[in-house]
Amino acid sequence: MTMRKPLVAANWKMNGSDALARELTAALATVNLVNVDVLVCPPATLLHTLASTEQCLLGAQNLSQYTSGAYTGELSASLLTEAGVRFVLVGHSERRTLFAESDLVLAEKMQQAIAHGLTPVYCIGENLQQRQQEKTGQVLAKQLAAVYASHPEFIAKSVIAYEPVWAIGTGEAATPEQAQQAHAEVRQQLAQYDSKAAATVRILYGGSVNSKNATELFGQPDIDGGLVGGASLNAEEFLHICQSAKG
Ligand SMILES: O=C[C@H](O)COP(=O)(O)O
Repeated sequence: MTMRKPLVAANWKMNGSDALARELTAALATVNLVNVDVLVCPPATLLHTLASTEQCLLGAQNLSQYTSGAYTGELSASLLTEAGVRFVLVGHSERRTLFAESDLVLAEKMQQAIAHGLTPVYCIGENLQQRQQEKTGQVLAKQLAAVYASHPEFIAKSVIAYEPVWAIGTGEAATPEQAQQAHAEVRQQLAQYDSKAAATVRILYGGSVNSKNATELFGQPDIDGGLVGGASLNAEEFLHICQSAKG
């Protein structure tokens, strides 16, 4: 039996404030979350507010594929590390679609993250059309292969987030059965590259997670926590979701 410590991650996207960062750390300090890792990924300008807190781990929402240099507006892995960041989202569907990040660029970002000791949270997931055409397995396999086929050693250093695009921000989460099926598929795909790492890597579910559906989702055998968007912007709500993952 493989023990995987649950991880609940907040992705604030381009939302939040200094006040929310303070409110959240104060709320987290009121509970004892020893059996769950809590990660907060605020906008880059708020990283410093959360950098010194012991209440949560700190993550960035994006990083550059380049090491350093004339890349106006970009943040490198080493700049993030120096700011206290330990995790970084890579390949969120909003980055893939709205900012045209290709599999190739994402593979470079994964390399940058790992080379600088950041834990990437590699986000994958199918859109509605792909699900309706029963291509979910194929899509996940392709997104995983883009990174792990050439670097199986990255699996043990990653967290994976399965986020069906149709469930993001829609209020319509995947059912626990749908999510479990996809997570099992992801683990099976990863086992092709490294079976030991596939058994221990944490796979988070993301897409309309809230305090009402979290317990059942996180109770599935291959779901090791969540990547929470909208519901993480309310400190109380996010706290409840973290508590749902205590196991
Ligand atoms: O990264 C978080 C996801 O995109 C989920 O967002 P959501 O919880 O608002 O659906």
